[in-house]
Amino acid sequence: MFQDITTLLLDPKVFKDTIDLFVERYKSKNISVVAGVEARGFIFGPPIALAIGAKFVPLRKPKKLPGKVFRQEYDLEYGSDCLEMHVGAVAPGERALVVDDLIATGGTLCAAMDLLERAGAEVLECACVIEIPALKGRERLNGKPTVDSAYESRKFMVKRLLIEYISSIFLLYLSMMRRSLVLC
Ligand SMILES: O=P(O)(O)OC[C@H]1O[C@H](OP(=O)(O)OP(=O)(O)O)[C@H](O)[C@@H]1O
Ligand SMILES: Nc1ncnc2[nH]cnc12
Repeated sequence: MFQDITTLLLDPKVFKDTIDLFVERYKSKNISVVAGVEARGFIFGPPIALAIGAKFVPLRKPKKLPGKVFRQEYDLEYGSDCLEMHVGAVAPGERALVVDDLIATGGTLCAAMDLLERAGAEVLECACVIEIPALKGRERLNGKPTVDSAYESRKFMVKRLLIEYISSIFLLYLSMMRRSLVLC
């Protein structure tokens, strides 16, 4: 099934919440490069880069970048494609985050990581909004963690519900204690 992120963009609160989940996770990780994959990584990458104070490096489809490039070909579910990154955009030793909208087979993210690593960068994580777990893309990433915002937001909701549940039990307990003190 084709997974589409354009409806998410129509709701500014949902779009902002999605960006904020990633910003919260990466703001203190000393990341200096956010690399976004053409095309939909260009929607989510720049706001994350601005918020965490990193530069944005576009990983583009072939023959779009004017300068000298690193080039990496990769396989997709159907067919193959290629990504390019400007030589000199990333310096050796920089800490990088890769951003895309979706991980399916993981081929695109593998190619993105290869480009950054060939430039000498250290890729900390790959961040996506959607994962298609059935295609086992994570397994292709050589142990590099992948984070998807859907999973992060589920974790966030469970944490919030737990906190609300525990505080309501505590408040109930306090009000029962007060009542029994008054009765005595
Ligand atoms: O995990 P994978 O199997 O590699 O697939 C994921 C990639 O597929 C989609 O892009 P697509 O190649 O359709 O390019 P587009 O965004 O330019 O349409 C998606 O935006 C990811 O970049
Ligand atoms: N199922 C899917 N939906 C959207 N984009 C994709 N790219 C690869 N698989 C996809």
